[in-house]
Amino acid sequence: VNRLQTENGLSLNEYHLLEEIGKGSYGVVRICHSESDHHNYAMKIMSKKRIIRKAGLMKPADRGKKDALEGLKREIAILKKVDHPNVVKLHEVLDDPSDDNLYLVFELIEKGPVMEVPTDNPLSESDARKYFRDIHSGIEYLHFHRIVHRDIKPSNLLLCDDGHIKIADFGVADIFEGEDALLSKTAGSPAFMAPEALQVVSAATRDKYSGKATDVWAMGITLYCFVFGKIPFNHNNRISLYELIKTSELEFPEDCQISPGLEDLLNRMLIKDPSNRITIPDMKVHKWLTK
Ligand SMILES: COc1ccc(C(=O)/C=C\Nc2cc(OC)c(C(=O)O)cc2Cl)cc1
Repeated sequence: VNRLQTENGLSLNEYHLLEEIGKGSYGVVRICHSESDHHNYAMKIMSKKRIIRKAGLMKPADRGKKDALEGLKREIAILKKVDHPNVVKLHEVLDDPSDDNLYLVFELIEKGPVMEVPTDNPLSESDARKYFRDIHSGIEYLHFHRIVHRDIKPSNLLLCDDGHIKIADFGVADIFEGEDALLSKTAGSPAFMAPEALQVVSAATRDKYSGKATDVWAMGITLYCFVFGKIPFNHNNRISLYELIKTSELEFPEDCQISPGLEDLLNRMLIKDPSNRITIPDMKVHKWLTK
């Protein structure tokens, strides 16, 4: 990777870095312009040291099993493998051993995250349905290819100029063997975590739970955010948030009427017991999605 710092900014190989458009625990995302094809891309910049340090904070068991850079290599392997209209496309990886940063160059999804949460301007039911169909199609594809995303939420759902959604951020995704991922440690964003992932278990009887069903739960929380502009279970204290997710009834705001079909779908996606929760195949024939 040849870095060039000039008075009009930083260039990496043929990419000229422009403004920051995303930020998270992973690092930052900046728009970059390619001098070779004159297209703009989204460049995700991650510090290898920080990733290793973050892993260092993990429980020894996890650190042994998945060393951090292994996790990064897994994310890149997943990104190189996936090819679907509703999944973000990796264009190039720039990894310079002498540079602490790792650069993932993605196609630029022009409009960015589909919505901010909380918001006073939630989506209409028809927009929510249009976007949810894309999410369902992307997740169906990932599950078919034995990938669970594990961090579905509005900020990871990017909106293209053509009005379609692409799923991004495979930072905590997992590839599984066989029929379903059998997960034990939690991942993703607290407010979108499924109840079964929050069971307090002793180290000995660590119950494993289905990865596919946790993606369905997070899709349910996301759809709730789409139409109500806020998350259904909320608390500033994380332990209290977990109790709410595990025990409190799903409630719909009085002032925001939704159709019976949507209410039914939300109720089925947010069933606390994963064995009773609606599945990705069942959703395909749900009346709200086939309208
Ligand atoms: C206002 O206009 C905007 C246009 C595009 C963006 C944007 O792209 C943001 C994040 N992007 C990404 C993040 C990812 O992870 C966290 C991954 C991944 O690792 O899969 C891929 C992408 Cl692209 C933001 C604002």
